[in-house]
Amino acid sequence: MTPAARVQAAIDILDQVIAAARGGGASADRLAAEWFRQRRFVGSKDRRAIRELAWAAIRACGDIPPSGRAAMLRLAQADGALAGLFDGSTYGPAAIVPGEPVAQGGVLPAWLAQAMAASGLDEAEQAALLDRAPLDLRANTLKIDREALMARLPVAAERTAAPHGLRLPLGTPAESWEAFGEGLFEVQDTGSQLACAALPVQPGQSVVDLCAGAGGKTLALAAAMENRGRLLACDIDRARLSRLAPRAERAGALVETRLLDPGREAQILSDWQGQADAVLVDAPCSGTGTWRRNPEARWRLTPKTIERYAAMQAHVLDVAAGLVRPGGSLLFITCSLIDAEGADGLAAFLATHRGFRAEPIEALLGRPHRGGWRLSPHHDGTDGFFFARLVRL
Ligand SMILES: C[S@@+](CC[C@H](N)C(=O)[O-])C[C@H]1O[C@@H](n2cnc3c(N)ncnc32)[C@H](O)[C@@H]1O
Repeated sequence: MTPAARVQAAIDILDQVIAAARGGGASADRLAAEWFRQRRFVGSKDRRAIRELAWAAIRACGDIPPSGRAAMLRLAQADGALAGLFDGSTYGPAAIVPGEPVAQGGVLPAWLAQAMAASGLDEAEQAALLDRAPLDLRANTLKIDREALMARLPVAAERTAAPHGLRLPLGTPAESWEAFGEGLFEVQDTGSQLACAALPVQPGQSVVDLCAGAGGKTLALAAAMENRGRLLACDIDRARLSRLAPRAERAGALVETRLLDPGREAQILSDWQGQADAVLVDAPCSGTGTWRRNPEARWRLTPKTIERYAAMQAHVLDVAAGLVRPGGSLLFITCSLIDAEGADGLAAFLATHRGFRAEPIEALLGRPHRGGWRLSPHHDGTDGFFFARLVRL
């Protein structure tokens, strides 16, 4: 492909991303994957270049741009070489017309910037939410330790602050390696590893991962429990939960799964009421802490969405509270940095659940935040998380 044709391809993908952001359609990642699937003639170098251009334009526009072309023109304003590719060549973008619409730049929509500032995140923190994320691994200690894993990998990896964590350059095809097929590691952000490690689990205990999804954190719990005891992974989403079993098999992790009905979780978990030594609540949230991976997500959020997630968080925390035995622990995690989806929910929980108290946390990265702990891309180089550990008295 010519460089100009790559620019037009990125504009086409951006148009789809913008339409999906307006209409609640698929994520940018999915749309791009589908776009490439339909054009198998596009080689891997072109794909990488097109994706880079499209994602750079997504990062450059704080609010939803009027069109893909307007978003790309925003980038071109600061990049003469890119502007030069608007040359009207075959498959390339039409020449720039003086006065044509250019998308507004910026980091976040104004209301989100305000919500972030009110949650204690300054401009540098907000900008870093759109950085490019590295690729982090967690050595699967059911099979191998970190040092032995480093020796098995085909490229050099750096140790991270997480006890079993390694970091690789962005774009490393780690999931195509033999060591991945053998279950020697999981791809998992360092922040996610550290948040999960804040739940004190021991081999032999009874542990519930209430919002397990496809089991990213469940597998870390299984490793911490050395596969001894009972580990139950639940979710209301059948498709996500069904992805856990093959992952657990690859990792050699022993996990039971249980599909929940929204609103009937406590009945379906009646045999676990007051029985769990530890419960993990990796609550559904807006994911503001993971924008490094899907920066267009900030165009989709509304204040109503945040309210809806906060209500879901209160609900899952309530369900989780019923499962914890006296003296047992509950870890509340969200991958959002907006207080309405973290610290406020924690305060509301403590006000209505007098039988629980928040315990101090000392993670290897991050800082205390309003009774819990915060990790952020700017401060810690991880995805953004809020987590709090509660103990049932
Ligand atoms: C942040 S995701 C979990 C990610 C997962 N723990 C991981 O590490 O990969 C939140 C999950 O909560 C689930 N969820 C939402 N409402 C729920 C409920 N009432 N009970 C249990 N799970 C729920 C969603 O389906 C979603 O999979």
